[in-house]
Amino acid sequence: MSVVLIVLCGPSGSGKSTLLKKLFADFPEKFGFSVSHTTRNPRVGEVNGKDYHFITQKEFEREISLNSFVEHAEFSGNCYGTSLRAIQDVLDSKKNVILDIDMQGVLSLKKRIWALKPLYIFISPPSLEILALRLKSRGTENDDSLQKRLQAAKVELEWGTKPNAVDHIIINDDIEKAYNELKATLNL
Ligand SMILES: Nc1ncnc2c1ncn2[C@@H]1O[C@H](COP(=O)(O)OP(=O)(O)OP(=O)(O)O)[C@@H](O)[C@H]1O
Repeated sequence: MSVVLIVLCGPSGSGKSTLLKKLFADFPEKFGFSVSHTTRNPRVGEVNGKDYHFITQKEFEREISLNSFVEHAEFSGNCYGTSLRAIQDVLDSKKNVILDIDMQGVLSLKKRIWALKPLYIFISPPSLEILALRLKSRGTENDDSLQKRLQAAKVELEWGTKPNAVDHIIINDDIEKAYNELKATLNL
């Protein structure tokens, strides 16, 4: 594979992190994860600097003013951003960079003049009903954030399935099947 920047997008709960964990476990030498900044609170088990750079709203605003982010977005009341530095760190380690971002992030990224032409892969749930079940059983959402994510998911699904929105769509019905499709897309 010759791609250096891979963008995994798709609704919250569609399975992006699950697929990425498998990919990083199987090909640690090939891929590096660009660690995003966020103002949301860490979930149990999440490590600062590894899963996210957890920062305050004030620090986040400062990074925006310094033009540090290639994309940033607000989601469910929290801010998320991808810094150029985080991408460069992975490239410096001679690995392909993978970004896990939402639709707003993809739209911002596409607006930037971007030397590394990204490969965009959309991870879709089999249905909104199954997405709701998965998000509920993940146990990370309260009623309010679940509803917000499902509302956003509808919009994301409409966008992601439009012609030319992304390069590949993978429907995450069975996780092993979806993972095999992801590997095939990346010529692995
Ligand atoms: N094919 C699948 N079958 C059943 N459950 C799945 C499948 N793929 C993922 N899941 C489960 O669905 C939940 C959501 O997956 P995951 O956290 O990977 O989504 P995500 O797209 O990374 O979400 P977010 O954007 O909110 O981080 C997890 O609990 C995961 O274990």
